[in-house]
Amino acid sequence: MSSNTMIPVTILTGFLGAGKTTLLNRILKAQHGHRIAVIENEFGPEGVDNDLLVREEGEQIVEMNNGCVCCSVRGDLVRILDELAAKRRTGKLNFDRVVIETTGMANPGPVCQTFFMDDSVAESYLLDGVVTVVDAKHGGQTLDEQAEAQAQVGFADRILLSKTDLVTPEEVAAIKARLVSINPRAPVKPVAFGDADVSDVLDIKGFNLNAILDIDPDFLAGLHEHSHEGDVSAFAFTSDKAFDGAKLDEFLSSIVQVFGESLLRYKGVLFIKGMDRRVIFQGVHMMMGSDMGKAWGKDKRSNKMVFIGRKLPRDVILKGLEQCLVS
Ligand SMILES: Nc1nc2c(ncn2[C@@H]2O[C@H](COP(=O)(O)OP(=O)(O)OP(=O)(O)O)[C@@H](O)[C@H]2O)c(=O)[nH]1
Repeated sequence: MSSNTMIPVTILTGFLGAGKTTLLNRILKAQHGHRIAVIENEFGPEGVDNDLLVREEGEQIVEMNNGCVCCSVRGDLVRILDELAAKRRTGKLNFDRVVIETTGMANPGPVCQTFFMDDSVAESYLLDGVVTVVDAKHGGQTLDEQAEAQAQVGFADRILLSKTDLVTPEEVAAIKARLVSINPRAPVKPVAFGDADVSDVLDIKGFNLNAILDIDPDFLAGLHEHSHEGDVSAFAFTSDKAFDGAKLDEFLSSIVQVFGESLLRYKGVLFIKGMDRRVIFQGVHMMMGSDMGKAWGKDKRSNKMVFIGRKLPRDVILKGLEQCLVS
């Protein structure tokens, strides 16, 4: 399937009670012209409660009057995605995108990986972006205490800050600064009782087109020296020199082998020697992929990469990348 027949998927994450369901309900009721299939992902932490709990299989599909399809499912995400794609192909269900609400306690990494790792899923679906809701009142404490909450912020392409009505403007500024230090890549926007712009949630092309890097080339300027708190941090690599494609390939494969566990997200626009087009590379943990981007044409050629992860050896990675440049 070509990318324009693929079904875009948004992963909606955020800690318990952050306001995910409030946001989803708004989106499900608004008149936006999208036919969204919502998957309420109620799996617990992998393995554990599948073994401990007797799961209610089966699913409940409700069609809303704006054309959205709400699909509450428990169980295996891959199976559900395959079933939905099959129903769409045979005309039994009509939807043009999927939103997955993940359980608040979980690291969204495994859900993201599904879209790279599982062949049948990767054939029909395209991961559009990760949207994370953070509670302005309790978010700070949650980030202190829960590694999963940090991962949710680290994975985000967009961060929506809920409950700003419950705190002072100073407190809003403080939590915003903290979110930016964990993930400088994701714009942070306040959202009151789920009242987000649909365009902040859907079709953000966070994962595929590197929208941020393409639209705002200065986004990464000044990002190198970010100081980080907690475990999750980000850093960028930029250079106007071309990469030696073979060297880079080898280096990135080894980085991903060794640090895949700690790498939450990485993405970039690459300037490779001998290539007339941009190469867009991105990944989650060990799953790395690349695509051809726009032709460089007369644009100034340069490399921009961002790495987000837990306790990453920033200097080792930056130095290694430097050595892959054509001298
Ligand atoms: N004051 C205030 N309350 C909000 C806001 N957004 C959501 N809430 C409330 O926060 C509570 C939790 O919201 P939910 O949408 O259920 O949160 P959730 O992230 O889906 O929660 P889980 O499903 O438990 O993970 C509800 O009582 C909401 O009404 C907001 O902007 N301001």
